Amino acid sequence: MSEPRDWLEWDERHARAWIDVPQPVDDKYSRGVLGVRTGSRQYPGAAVLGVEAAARTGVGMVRYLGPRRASNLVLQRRPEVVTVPGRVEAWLLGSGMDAAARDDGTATALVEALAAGLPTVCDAGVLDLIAHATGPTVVTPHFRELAGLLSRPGKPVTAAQIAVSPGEWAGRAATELGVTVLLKGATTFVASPGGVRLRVTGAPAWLATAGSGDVLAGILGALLATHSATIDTDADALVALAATAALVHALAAGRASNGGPITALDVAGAVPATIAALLAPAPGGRRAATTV
Ligand SMILES: NC(=O)C1=CN([C@@H]2O[C@H](COP(=O)(O)OP(=O)(O)OC[C@H]3O[C@@H](n4cnc5c(N)ncnc54)[C@H](O)[C@@H]3O)[C@@H](O)[C@H]2O)[C@@H](O)CC1
Ligand SMILES: Nc1ncnc2c1ncn2[C@@H]1O[C@H](COP(=O)(O)OP(=O)(O)O)[C@@H](O)[C@H]1O
Repeated sequence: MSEPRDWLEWDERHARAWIDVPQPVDDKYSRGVLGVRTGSRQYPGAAVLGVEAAARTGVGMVRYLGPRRASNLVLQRRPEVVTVPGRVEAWLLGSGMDAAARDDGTATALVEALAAGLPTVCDAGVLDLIAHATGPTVVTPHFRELAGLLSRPGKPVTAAQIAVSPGEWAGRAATELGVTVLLKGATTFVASPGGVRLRVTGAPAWLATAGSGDVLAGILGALLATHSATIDTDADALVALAATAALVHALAAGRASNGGPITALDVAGAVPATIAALLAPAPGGRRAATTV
């Protein structure tokens, strides 16, 4: 795999500025509401994982709108979650959905969310609909999904090609698709259409386990919901938040693993302590550094 040299390594010093710390004047609505349309009959667990990760990342409210079984499982795990429609500041869409198995009602609801003009995370089963997105959008494909996104009739792109130079392909995708691209892998590459190039390394390979991408999407959703006003005014906020989500995910995986195997839910569970460590002032007034 070729490693581009012009990618900025995103670390704790960069990321800590992108965690919103609640203030005494805040209430749940001022902190931000994340709307979530994820999960399906086939993959209800992905809804639980994304919601759990968003809640653990810190957000005013999670509003989950999905199929009944997934909704019941989400509520069983997180009774804090609201399952009625209403105002949201950002959307998390697509984890645990299969575009080929999507019903018309779900497709309509996804397109409506994409067209709302809000900061949006597009994962897995909504990637085929990103042409409908009107707000600041981050797509979170792995290699096979990016290959699908970039393939055109007569011009296929393969995951094997992307694996050779993932950074280059992430950058190309951001330019071609006009959205911020977070390309998952052992190194995560984050590229904006404006040319910002960030990468996150150091995640333990134990993170290669089912559902860990759903957790990443939840972390990112919470960061977008708590920064919707900043995203409106700062053109580079979206790419910085995406890299921050990848770093929090990698650090939480390292913390949960401590050298051993992890489950996706373990990673979500380690997020609060990871964020606390990111924010903690070190003796002498400097912030403590955390390591993966
Ligand atoms: N607990 C859950 O509900 C989980 C749901 N997930 C969801 O599952 C959906 C599909 O995600 P994927 O990342 O698997 O999609 P991929 O596009 O990588 O794979 C699609 C399908 O191709 C097959 N496949 C691909 N590579 C394979 C390999 N090397 N060996 C064997 N079979 C292979 C599998 O049948 C898979 O279901 C997404 O919506 C995702 O969010 C996953 O995140 C896993 C956990
Ligand atoms: N070898 C690896 N080392 C470190 N992290 C990895 C490795 N392989 C995958 N990951 C990370 O694990 C996550 C997997 O996400 P994804 O492929 O969407 O899985 P899922 O669909 O099962 O949730 C991504 O965040 C990716 O960056």
